[in-house]
Amino acid sequence: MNYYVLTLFPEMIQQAAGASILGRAAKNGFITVEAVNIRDFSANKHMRVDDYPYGGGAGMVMEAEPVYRAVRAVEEKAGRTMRVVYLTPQGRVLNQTMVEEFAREEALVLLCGHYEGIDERVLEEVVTDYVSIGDYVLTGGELGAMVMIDAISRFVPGVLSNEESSQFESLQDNLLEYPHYTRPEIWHDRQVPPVLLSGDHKKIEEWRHQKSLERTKSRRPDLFRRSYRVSCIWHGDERTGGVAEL
Ligand SMILES: Nc1nonc1C(=O)NC1CCNCC1
Repeated sequence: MNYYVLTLFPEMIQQAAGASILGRAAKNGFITVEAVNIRDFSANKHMRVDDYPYGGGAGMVMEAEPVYRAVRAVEEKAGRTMRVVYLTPQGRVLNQTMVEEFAREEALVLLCGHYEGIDERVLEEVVTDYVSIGDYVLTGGELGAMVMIDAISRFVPGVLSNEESSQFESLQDNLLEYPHYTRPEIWHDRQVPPVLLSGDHKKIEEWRHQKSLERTKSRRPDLFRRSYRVSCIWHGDERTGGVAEL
């Protein structure tokens, strides 16, 4: 998977993408992350890429031309057009289903805005997907881009080790992950649940599934209802819903 991140702060992307699992994946060639500085495509000698908004109001707006030139330059370098994802609160809120869909692409352009936003006219011309990482306002789209790169890269073969990829896929079947424990058996007078010490893998699996259900119902009732609804629809009968009654 090749990522082209259009940003005013390439160092943010380079540092985050060069560390930890993503850094290892890039070093091993499983992913590439190229931070492209939109300022390099500025149309003026002062390298300015923003201007005052028509209609007045606070803040500045990123100009259309530098963004347009940056997208076209990336497409020319890649030798192909790609989906262009604009990170913005006005986008669809990212979820695991969307992550898995994006993971099927070979390459993605991630456009990071700053200030009040980007001139609408270039968005209309180049953006294919509007994505938000949550209903809050950030100072820039870079962290959104890194969230996408991180979540998508988990699906790229070779990025996760066997241990890492064997992780319970949180949000699998719309359920949250079960609680985890490791040594010591007793910590602050808190005992590891005995079933986990039993060696009975069937009971351990049942206990973990039940904990996932309980945790989802208490912490994310919205997901729980979705999971229950899907199960009922699948069974076609409210009484035989596939999710255990708690
Ligand atoms: N939430 C968000 N998900 O993706 N991007 C988000 C965001 O808040 N972007 C900022 C919006 C204000 N201008 C600077 C960028």
